[in-house]
Amino acid sequence: MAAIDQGTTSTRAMIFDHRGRVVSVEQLEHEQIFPRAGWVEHDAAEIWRNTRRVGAAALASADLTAKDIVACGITNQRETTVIWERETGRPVHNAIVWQDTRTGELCEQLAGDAGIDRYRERTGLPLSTYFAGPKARWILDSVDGLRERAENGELCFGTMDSWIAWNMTGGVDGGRHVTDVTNASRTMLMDLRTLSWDPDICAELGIPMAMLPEIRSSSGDFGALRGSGPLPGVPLSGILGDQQAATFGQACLEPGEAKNTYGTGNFLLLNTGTEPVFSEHGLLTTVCYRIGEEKPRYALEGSIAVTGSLIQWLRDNLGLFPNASDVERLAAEVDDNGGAYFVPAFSGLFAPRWRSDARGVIVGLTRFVNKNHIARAALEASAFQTREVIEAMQADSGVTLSTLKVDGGMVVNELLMQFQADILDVPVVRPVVNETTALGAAYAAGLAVGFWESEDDIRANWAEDRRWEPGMAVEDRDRLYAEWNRAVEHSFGLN
Ligand SMILES: Nc1ncnc2c1ncn2[C@@H]1O[C@H](COP(=O)(O)OP(=O)(O)O)[C@@H](O)[C@H]1O
Ligand SMILES: O=P(O)(O)OC[C@H](O)CO
Repeated sequence: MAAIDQGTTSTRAMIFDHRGRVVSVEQLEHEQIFPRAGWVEHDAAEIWRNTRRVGAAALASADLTAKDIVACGITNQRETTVIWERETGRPVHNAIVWQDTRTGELCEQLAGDAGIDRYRERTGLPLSTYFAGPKARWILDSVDGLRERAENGELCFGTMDSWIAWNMTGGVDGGRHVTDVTNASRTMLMDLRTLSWDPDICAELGIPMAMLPEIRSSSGDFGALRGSGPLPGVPLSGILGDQQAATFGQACLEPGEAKNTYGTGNFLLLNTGTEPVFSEHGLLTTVCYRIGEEKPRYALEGSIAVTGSLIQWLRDNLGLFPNASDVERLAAEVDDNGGAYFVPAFSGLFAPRWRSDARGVIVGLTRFVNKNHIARAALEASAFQTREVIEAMQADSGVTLSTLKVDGGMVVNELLMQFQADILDVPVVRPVVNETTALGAAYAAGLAVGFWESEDDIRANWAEDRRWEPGMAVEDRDRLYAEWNRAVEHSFGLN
């Protein structure tokens, strides 16, 4: 079973066996384009080139051909928006990434007197720069004539799943313009209950419906992959946004089960079952997955914009160390944060605060604080932000987590995982297969073609690798968290 994981920093192709174990993996990073403060773009054509290359490389390194692959799933960074010409396949603009804040003013205008929750009842989302609909509107407004071309059906809108699926299934030569319910639920254009585009919201946002992809189940027949792609002839049978895919790959298949992924940002998802639960504490309501014609499953989500990308920032912008993994050694050279707190509100603050006026701050500085304390404060920020969203989740759902299932690029960091268990006072558990995102997409694809029979296979394949038990004194935990909360206040009103 193959999966393409088109993430924020890189694109991976992975092949899994029937036990859900990794057979091969290949990965390529793509350029992060920062044209102005607060803007983040990707070159969608580069991402498609990388997809082809990693797909071919994953086959080659496992000594396989496309004929050996039963089916393929796609999973992707969500919300990142691309618009391309149906006839040529050329993007009309760089993709606007989920972290980009250029639609701040537009979102304020749309909110008007009704406030940021204007569309929450229908879409589960607050008006925020995070989501795809306003990004598409910005692109249409940025070039004369684009809106007319979109109305005439000459342009396609898509999140990265649509872009990859269209290209993989033939591109200009009959490519399928599709998305799945999880990705569509991040556009702000889909009604959460009917799982179809909402014509009123599309009209209010100025998005012609002729440019929208068809919304499908997360697991089903999306068509065969064509020769222009890396896996010719293989059926494409699963699409899931990456955080929903990780929830599926972590076997969070029952209401009350949750996972937290530590990548570029952190994303905590709690499966809430077949009915959407609406948050009163700053979480999002989102589609978790839909398998075939079954009822959709919904989730409450706490999205944190900046966690792993703060480590990249220390590496690339400050030059504190050459590799992200060096942060642990640096942080471990001191016993604590030395009084320093780093609030990484580079894209404003997402859940549970939704403060677009916030910007990054480091507070508590004295002559004592050195780069080791800063490294430690940067890691601790992921754990403090996670505690905030877990508190919100518990308040919304009444669910108390007995353990926290974790995955993603940062969970190799022992110091962070121990601090996370300490600051939550809950054990943190990592599975054997940490690549849960790609695995979740492979499961969705494999269920559609009968490679796995039922969700019981997914449960049976999940296995614990490592567990961190909490060990911090309650006074220390409370003091650190209170100081973090005071630090967050200092990030407000800086934009
Ligand atoms: N040892 C480490 N300690 C802390 N952060 C790390 C470590 N290794 C990688 N990271 C961070 O993890 C992120 C990559 O995780 P990954 O799950 O691959 O991200 P994504 O899927 O968002 O592209 C990067 O932002 C990187 O800075
Ligand atoms: O690419 P990742 O893993 O950072 O995930 C990005 C999220 O999908 C954004 O919502």
